[in-house]
Amino acid sequence: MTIYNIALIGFGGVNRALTELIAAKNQLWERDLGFRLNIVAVSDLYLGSVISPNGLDAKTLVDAKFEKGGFGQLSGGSAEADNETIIKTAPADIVVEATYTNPNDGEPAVSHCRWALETGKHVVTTNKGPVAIAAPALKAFAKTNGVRFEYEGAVMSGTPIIRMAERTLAGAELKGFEGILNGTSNFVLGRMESGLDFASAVKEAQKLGYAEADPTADVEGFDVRLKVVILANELLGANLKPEDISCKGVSGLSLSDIEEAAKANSRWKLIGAAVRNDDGSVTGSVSPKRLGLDHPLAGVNGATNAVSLDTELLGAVTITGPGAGRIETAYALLSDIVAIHSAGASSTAKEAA
Ligand SMILES: NC(=O)c1ccc[n+]([C@@H]2O[C@H](COP(=O)([O-])OP(=O)(O)OC[C@H]3O[C@@H](n4cnc5c(N)ncnc54)[C@H](O)[C@@H]3O)[C@@H](O)[C@H]2O)c1
Ligand SMILES: N[C@@H](CCO)C(=O)O
Repeated sequence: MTIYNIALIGFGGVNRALTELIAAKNQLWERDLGFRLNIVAVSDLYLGSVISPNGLDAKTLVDAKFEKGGFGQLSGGSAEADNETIIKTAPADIVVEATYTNPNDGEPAVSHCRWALETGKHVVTTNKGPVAIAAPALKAFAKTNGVRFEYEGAVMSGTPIIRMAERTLAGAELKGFEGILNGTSNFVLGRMESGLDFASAVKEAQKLGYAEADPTADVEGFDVRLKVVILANELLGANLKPEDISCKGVSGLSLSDIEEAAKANSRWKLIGAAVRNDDGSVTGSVSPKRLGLDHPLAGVNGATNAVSLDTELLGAVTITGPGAGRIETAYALLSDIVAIHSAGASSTAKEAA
């Protein structure tokens, strides 16, 4: 049995949910997956940072109601979030990056990932910024240092779109994809169909943990744009940057637009898509589309996401599942760690007797 020491960077909804899962399921994972997780460090901009080489008790971390700078009260703790020291010096095998997504330059998360990889630690992240903006460089750092950079949760939270498309559909020849890639905007459109106004629907999505810290990225399409970049670059071999993708969100849709669509047996959905052109180039787009009720994506409701992959050998293959949510996204981190474990990384971790 293997123990992976992990350092959590960011202790908001997702990493807190991972900590809850560790508290509840470490024994089950030990039995079924062959490893358990031991939290040796946490750093959060609001709470501060703490290193504990022997491990922090996951249940205590979740149950304690820490205030601002609260990690300073813990042994080995500080009221400041010293991410660089934590990432570089904590005795961690894996750094779990779940700070906020910066859609512009991906920082500071790009640096967090780089510091970890450069010091020989695997990185698992749900943060779209570093993946959309710096994946090639970060993958190169990972390769040079003999570690892995994994990011299944960056698109569709725990629903395994990236591994499914890359591994299970290998050889099916992907030509393009279209999908609903933002849980918040899909949830908001659904609530507006029930008559709720836009601002109240966004507030509900924030309460449910779907929305970004600043929901502008959700409702203006920037979040989907990052996801289209990630999928197009990863699955279609493109080299797109966010600014290469035309982008329009749902904030311009009014209750009367929604009602009008319903009267015409259709619904508005925010669609992210990319297609490989005849000359081999790839074009991506993000925009609201009015879909007839018979369209396969029209029935995808709430924070659920769906992506229809257009393949040469199978035609359309559609994957549907949660696209947001704390536990759902924490599961993506677990799936990344399973991938690291399966790849034989256990040699870098402590082998328990
Ligand atoms: N919640 C979801 O459904 C979901 C789904 C997929 C991906 N994601 C992504 O996962 C990441 C985490 O999401 P979340 O819902 O936990 O967000 P959150 O806002 O609940 O938590 C983010 C945490 O990071 C901390 N933080 C911000 N900047 C920091 C910094 N520089 N150093 C240390 N800590 C910092 C904040 O204090 C906060 O506690 C985001 O990038 C988000 O886009 C979230
Ligand atoms: N805010 C994002 C989280 C998942 O990336 C959404 O609503 O889809």
